[in-house]
Amino acid sequence: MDSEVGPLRTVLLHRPGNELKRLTPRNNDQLLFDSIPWVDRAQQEHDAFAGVLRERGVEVLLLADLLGSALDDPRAHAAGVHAAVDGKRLGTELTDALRSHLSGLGSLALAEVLMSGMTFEELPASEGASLVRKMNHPHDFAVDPLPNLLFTRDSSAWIGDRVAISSLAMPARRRETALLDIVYAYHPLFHGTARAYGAHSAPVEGGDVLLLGPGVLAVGVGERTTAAGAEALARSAFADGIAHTVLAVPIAQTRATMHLDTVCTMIGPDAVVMYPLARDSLVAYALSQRDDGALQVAGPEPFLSAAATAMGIERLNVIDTGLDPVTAEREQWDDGNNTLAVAPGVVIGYERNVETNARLEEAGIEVLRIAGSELGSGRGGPRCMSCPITREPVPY
Ligand SMILES: NC(=[NH2+])NCCC[C@H](N)C(=O)O
Repeated sequence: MDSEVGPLRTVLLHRPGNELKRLTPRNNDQLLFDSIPWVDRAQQEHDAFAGVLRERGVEVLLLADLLGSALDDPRAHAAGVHAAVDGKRLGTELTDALRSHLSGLGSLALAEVLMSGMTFEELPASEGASLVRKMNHPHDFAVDPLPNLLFTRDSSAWIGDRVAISSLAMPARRRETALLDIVYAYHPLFHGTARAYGAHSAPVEGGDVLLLGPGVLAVGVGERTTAAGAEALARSAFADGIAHTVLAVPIAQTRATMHLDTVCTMIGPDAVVMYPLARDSLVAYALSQRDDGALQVAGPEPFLSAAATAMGIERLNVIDTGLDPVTAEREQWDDGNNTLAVAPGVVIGYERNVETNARLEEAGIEVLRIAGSELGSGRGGPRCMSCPITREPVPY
């Protein structure tokens, strides 16, 4: 896969499940949600999202199904138990009890614990005394839930025919890496898939990685992906021959712009939808490899011209989010920029971003609207909620 816009063939989604039921007003900030989603409605909205993709001929894979089947492999099962049990947090007594309980669970039940976590109250009774159990509230988490699994874009990303499993920056999302690692290592569908980048390297999240065109990546550097992460991703992409230029793009370290795809996504082979404030201020450092293998860093220069040069096109066309600055700010916050292309010029967007969608349509883009009142409470749109696995090449 070498673009953001070639006809989409296969995509990985996660239908939000019981992990969302763990969110309360006390923990939602730490778990990276802005409010408490109505879970049934979020599931309906997500089913409709998957429905739009299927109608367009896209094969939709669901993470919970893949994880459940991957865990049938005893090595995966052992890795799953290992990923769930945090000995430092639980102490010896509970660690032993939890480990033997989880080891006895079937694949689907273990998958459920890995995704939605476990409270102290739900832990199996253990023989000996545990200070940890006594001193924690019954509703505290012995295994943390992963409500952000829904944002499959961030936890893994395909570049060419390789998959990069992310090293996620926020503590609330770190354990997602282990789940994706199990799926890609043990699900028969992915046997033989080569990896790009290492899950244990410096932080890189898929929401920061844009495939601008064949051989050209843009990587946002901000709250989530670090400069060291972008550099390491570039080095490994050069070594694997899947990129010739990587543009490292500094983005403001705020919640509204946590990933590059919150301010810019591609809607056609030479066009993006972009937040006007970012349009004029974004810059890029261009990374490439010298003949002797050493890394070369140029810039910074304005992002749009650096992108056009790297892509070998005259210019990258821009459609602005919103209309006036206030509408633009509102629609950027509600993921108006975060479109998912199913083909060149055909994108999925949240229906609520009325002005941005109207602008896209004026420019000849087809917008497939989905509801996101509940899905959006985690601050993520159609691009964040999808991990494309295969796309057909764009006829350039
Ligand atoms: N690619 C994206 N923009 N993802 C959005 C992720 C939102 C999620 N609540 C987080 O904070 O991590």
